[in-house]
Amino acid sequence: MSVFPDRETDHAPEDSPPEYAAELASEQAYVSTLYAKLDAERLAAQRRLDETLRQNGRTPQARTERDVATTMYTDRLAQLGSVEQGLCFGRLDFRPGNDEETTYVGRLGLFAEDDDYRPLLVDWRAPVARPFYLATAASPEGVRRRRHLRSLSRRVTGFDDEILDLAAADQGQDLGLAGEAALLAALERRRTGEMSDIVATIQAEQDRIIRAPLGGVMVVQGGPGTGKTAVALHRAAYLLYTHRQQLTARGVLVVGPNSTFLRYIGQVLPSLGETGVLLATVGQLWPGLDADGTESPEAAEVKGRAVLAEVLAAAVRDRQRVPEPVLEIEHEREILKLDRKTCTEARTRARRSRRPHNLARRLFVSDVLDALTRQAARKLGEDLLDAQDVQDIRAELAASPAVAAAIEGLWPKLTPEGLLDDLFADPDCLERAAGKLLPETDRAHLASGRDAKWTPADVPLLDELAELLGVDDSEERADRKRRELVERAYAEGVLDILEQDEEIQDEETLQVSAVLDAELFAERQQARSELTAAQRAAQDRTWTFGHVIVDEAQELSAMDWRLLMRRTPNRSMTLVGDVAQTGAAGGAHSWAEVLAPYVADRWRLEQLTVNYRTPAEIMAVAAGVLEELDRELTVPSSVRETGVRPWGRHSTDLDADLPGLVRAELSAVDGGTVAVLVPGPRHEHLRTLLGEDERLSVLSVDRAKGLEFDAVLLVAPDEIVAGSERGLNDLYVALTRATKRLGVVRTGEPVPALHGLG
Ligand SMILES: Nc1ncnc2c1ncn2[C@@H]1O[C@H](COP(=O)(O)OP(=O)(O)OP(=O)(O)O)[C@@H](O)[C@H]1O
Repeated sequence: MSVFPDRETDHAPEDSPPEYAAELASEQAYVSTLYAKLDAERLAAQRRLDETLRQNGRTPQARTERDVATTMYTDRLAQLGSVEQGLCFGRLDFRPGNDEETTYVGRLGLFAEDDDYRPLLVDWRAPVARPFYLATAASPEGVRRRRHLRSLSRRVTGFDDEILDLAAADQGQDLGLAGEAALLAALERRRTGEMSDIVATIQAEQDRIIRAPLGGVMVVQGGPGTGKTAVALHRAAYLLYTHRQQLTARGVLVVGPNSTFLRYIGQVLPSLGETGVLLATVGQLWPGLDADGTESPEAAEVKGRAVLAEVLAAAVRDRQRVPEPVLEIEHEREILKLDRKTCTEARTRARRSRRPHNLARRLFVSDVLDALTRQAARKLGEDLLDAQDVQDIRAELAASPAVAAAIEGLWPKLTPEGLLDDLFADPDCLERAAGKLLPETDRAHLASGRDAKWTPADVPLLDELAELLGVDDSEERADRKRRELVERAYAEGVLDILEQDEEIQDEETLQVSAVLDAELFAERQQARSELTAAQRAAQDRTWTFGHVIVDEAQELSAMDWRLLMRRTPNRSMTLVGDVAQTGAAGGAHSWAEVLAPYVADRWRLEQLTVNYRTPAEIMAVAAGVLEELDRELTVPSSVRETGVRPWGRHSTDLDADLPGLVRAELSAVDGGTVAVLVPGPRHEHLRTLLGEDERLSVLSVDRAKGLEFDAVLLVAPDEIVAGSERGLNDLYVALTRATKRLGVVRTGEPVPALHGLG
């Protein structure tokens, strides 16, 4: 409810009540002091940064301190820079008798240091800002008036008030919106192709999710346009603010469905002053790889099945072999024999260790060498040899290329990439691993149509194999320790201790490190401390995050979930999605099904019910499709009506008609964005026909997931429906991408669910 007329002008118009102009001037004066304070903070941070950079850091410890301070001040400057637009967007006036009086809410906290740190501006994430989002006339939380400030650069251009009293509560609002005028103004804005933050107009149902406790698994189910992505990103910012220490160390991971989507949401967190979050697709979670190869949906679906974990385990076991029946090895002009029984025993012992393949290998190798040593000793005459002789023989055998080759044939060192390549490229290998687990047609999908690049569906398989194989880095670690020890000992002037013993054992390393000079240690840590947790996480496959947020979570396959759960052993997760929009053949039908293997029923469900994107006229069309999909599901209620009816037409010559239709839509949205959403097989051709620029995108539906445009032109809906098992879901997604206008261009048979539109 607005007590003053809505104003978009820079100055209070002539006919505005004089008290409005006076209030506006008073708000401007206050906001100007906030900007002055912001400028002062920036100057101070810049000065501190300059000073820090001037220090030359004579000792390693001083250098480390300098680098930490540099990072801190650089981050602070970035944060202060990011809040320039819309620094202060709200004001709360409390009823008499409340502890709080007037509170200004904005993008970060500012305090008057010389006045006992009195808050001048409260960060939107602070508990005291909560009533700004939650208070309603029926439940005012002590708030008398909520004011939304509108601004352009540093100028306050207008404001809207809500008086939270019972008279207003009686009027009631169906959707329970807070700050309706500000919200509608935000929603009417033209889309730019990049998502913006919603910090000034977060709604109560969204706020409850954003501020939910950190621990446990929370699923946020909501229809299209209900703000799931916005909520997920604001939650990341809120959690980092509230649990800064805990989360800065482990980092927060935000997973999105594809790189187009990540580009679309990429600016939201920096605009909230947060840069320490890793945004990635599942395909980017294998360090050093951006798996963007393509493959058939059938192949991707088979790769995503949970049974693939068993196939991969079988593929690893298949490489742990025994001779049939005997393997002969020539050593020093003697023939040594490895028989099936010896090797089977060695293999059983190694497998029973339950270590990953490359680590269990050491046990296998050791047993085989023991057996060969016994044989060689027998041939030389056991009675003539002492313990040292036997040890020498074992060392010779261990160094023999023929023995190494024999062992490599029985229990090879394996890499995830090598093994997965073999599995897909060699039908026999695949048959041995998957013969009992996958029917032949599915095996054929795995083996077929793969270009040279890894695909997103390969990454969870590589990750699974990395777990099964492990990395035997014992030699590297021993080497590293040896180097460290030499360095440390040198620094301590105790090099002579080491010269007595070439075989440096772990225990000794520890003893020497106990007397280690802290500075030397700090120097070693220096390279690591300069990276944020997110940057370190991106380079480390085994990194575990403090919190993981998954957007469009309904698209993930069972194998994707296995990977993500390994990255979140504490199960602190926010999963947002909509099972009605699932397009991937291996995606989710129900959240319970997805989560049961990991947390049983220990997860909580939150729902979002209001659609902020798509106007009611377009949602009425989408509702027809949803009804056909699942009668139990209901479309979220739209916040807006536009008065613009969606249109449909039949084209018999698409190439001739489409460019004109696109031009008309571009001009109708007057500087806004238009998407032409097309069936996958037509994408290449239509993209070339229409061209693309900042305002026009030509996309298949899977690439449009999560995005929005002012106008959407949907081409050949019948082909989209027929295109996959989840074709109706794809149609539902396509229809709900528009913020203003929808047109449907039919080329074939009408789709009944569109009720005459296409
Ligand atoms: N409280 C809000 N204030 C202003 N804009 C909002 C608010 N909530 C959502 N929006 C806007 O509504 C649009 C849809 O939001 P978002 O993309 O997060 O929805 P979604 O639920 O993820 O949709 P989908 O499932 O279709 O991908 C965005 O433009 C977002 O900025």
